Amino acid sequence: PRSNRAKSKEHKRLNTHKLVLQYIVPCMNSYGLCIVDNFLGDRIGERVVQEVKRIHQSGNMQDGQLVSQKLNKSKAIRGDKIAWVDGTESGCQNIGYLLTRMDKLITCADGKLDKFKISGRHKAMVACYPGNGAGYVKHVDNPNADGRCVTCIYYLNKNWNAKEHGGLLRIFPEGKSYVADIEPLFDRLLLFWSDRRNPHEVQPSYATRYAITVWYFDSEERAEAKRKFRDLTANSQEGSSS
Ligand SMILES: O=C(O)CCC(=O)Nc1cc2ccccc2cn1
Ligand SMILES: [Mn+2]
Repeated sequence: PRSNRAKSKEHKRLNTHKLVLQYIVPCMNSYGLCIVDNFLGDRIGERVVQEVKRIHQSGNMQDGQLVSQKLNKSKAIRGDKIAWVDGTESGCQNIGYLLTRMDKLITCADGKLDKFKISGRHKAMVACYPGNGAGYVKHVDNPNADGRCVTCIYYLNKNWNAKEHGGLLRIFPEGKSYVADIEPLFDRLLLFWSDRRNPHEVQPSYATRYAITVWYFDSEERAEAKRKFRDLTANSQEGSSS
């Protein structure tokens, strides 16, 4: 007879299959974005939060980009601080587990997400908005076919209240009459197409706001982007040598 552990592993695998095929794939193909709540569960979600807070407190996050400079230089407001993590670093094993769970979802959905063939991903980008009113201006993650096709964000903020803390992610789905206002709630996973279909912004945040973002590559678009980049750098070298 199979052990309970084996059964629960099988049970989890079937759940992932069901979640992907009956919810994530149809949702992504209809709306271009999809929210999965309670992705890891409270226990492991909490451990991921602790690891991210330790990264933040250890000063291992790059200073956020300048978002506004008052007249006297000292009042520069900085936006999100980021750190790149691949999940194998010491003290990041729960972030590592999150990344394997995200990879399992994407692998299971592969071939059914729009016309993409997923060939890999970036390292994870751990981001922290310091809560000083900074947000992130409206933008498209991949406006010029750099290969990124799906943006996957895991939020880590317990008791987040957008009325008080702001920090909503507002997505403006291209050609749609509605916007999607997404609260960065603890243990929430968000997926959306990285291209021009999903311009988005982070509204000013008035409490510390953590998120982990991963971008998945479409193999063809990525290969094409690399070829273009190679030609570009080759031409520029040619230019300089001639
Ligand atoms: O935290 C969220 O809800 C999303 C924030 C967000 O869009 N972050 C972001 C951060 C980026 C950093 C570098 C280059 C491109 C980037 C695109 N998007
Ligand atoms: Mn973005």
